[in-house]
Amino acid sequence: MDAAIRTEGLSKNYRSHRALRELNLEVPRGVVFGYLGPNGAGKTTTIRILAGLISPTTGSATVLGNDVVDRCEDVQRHLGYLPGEFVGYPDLTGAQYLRYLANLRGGVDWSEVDRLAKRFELDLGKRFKTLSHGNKQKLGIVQAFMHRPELLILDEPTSGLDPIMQREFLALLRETRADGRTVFLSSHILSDVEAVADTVAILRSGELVITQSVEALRQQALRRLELTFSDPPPVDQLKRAAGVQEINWDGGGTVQVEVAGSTAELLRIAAPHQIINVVSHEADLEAIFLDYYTARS
Ligand SMILES: Nc1ncnc2c1ncn2[C@@H]1O[C@H](COP(=O)(O)OP(=O)(O)OP(=O)(O)O)[C@@H](O)[C@H]1O
Repeated sequence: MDAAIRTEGLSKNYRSHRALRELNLEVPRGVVFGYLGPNGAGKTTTIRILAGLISPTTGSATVLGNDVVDRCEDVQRHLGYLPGEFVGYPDLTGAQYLRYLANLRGGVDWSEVDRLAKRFELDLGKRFKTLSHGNKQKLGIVQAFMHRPELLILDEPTSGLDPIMQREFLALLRETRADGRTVFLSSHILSDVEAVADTVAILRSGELVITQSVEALRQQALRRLELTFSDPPPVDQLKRAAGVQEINWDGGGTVQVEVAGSTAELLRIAAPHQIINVVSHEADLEAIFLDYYTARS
């Protein structure tokens, strides 16, 4: 089966500005794929090309096997798309606007609309212009999901959602993946992406810096452990354990250790030394992301 999304040498220039450079991306079906990058990196440009809204300058892209330029209508019919700034007709109510979009898509099962609106506590009877930013975003989410598309392309979908709604939204993404459908989402919010994505791609200045599974990134990430011993800690032995980057010891019973990757050898060395407590802090993925955002090329 075709990949959900494939791009080859995809580039976009806005006059002399190169917003996207030779992007090669493959998003398999049935995953949540996080597309990350700092402001101006080219995320929205990529997404607008994939949604068939703008043309690439060079290179090509297919979405669910359809070329985004030559078969733009097929792409749009099978896609759930949430733009970065979702805009509806000001005087239509949410329900009226969704019915209008549903008709364009050849009809949708309205019970799905009701289910999504209820889930996100969205009043479909209000006019678009009277909705708050977060409620406009919820309407955008409902229109993207209401026809149960095979692929969802979502540009900053959690923007404006409160923490409870964000959690609900992440649950919806997990359910979508469990159905075998695919989600491509851009975000600045690393913790959201980390919580839900299988794979992330990081874009910087229009270029792909890395594509990697979140699991593999986690393996690389530094983990902080605090080990407390009833006897004097075996500091020299701990220093030699695989992955240990740094040890802090103030002369008491507790040592703080930073480990890259597995902590198995460290714990094996510590175990025979009357260890009385182990506190493990989450791997610090954010540090890795920020490193890719700023330092590497
Ligand atoms: N229509 C346009 N005309 C000229 N330049 C543009 C246009 N759209 C985007 N750009 C430029 O292209 C680059 C990439 O923009 P893009 O909106 O794709 O980035 P982004 O990663 O989505 O950023 P953000 O996270 O801030 O939304 C930026 O430098 C931007 O200023």
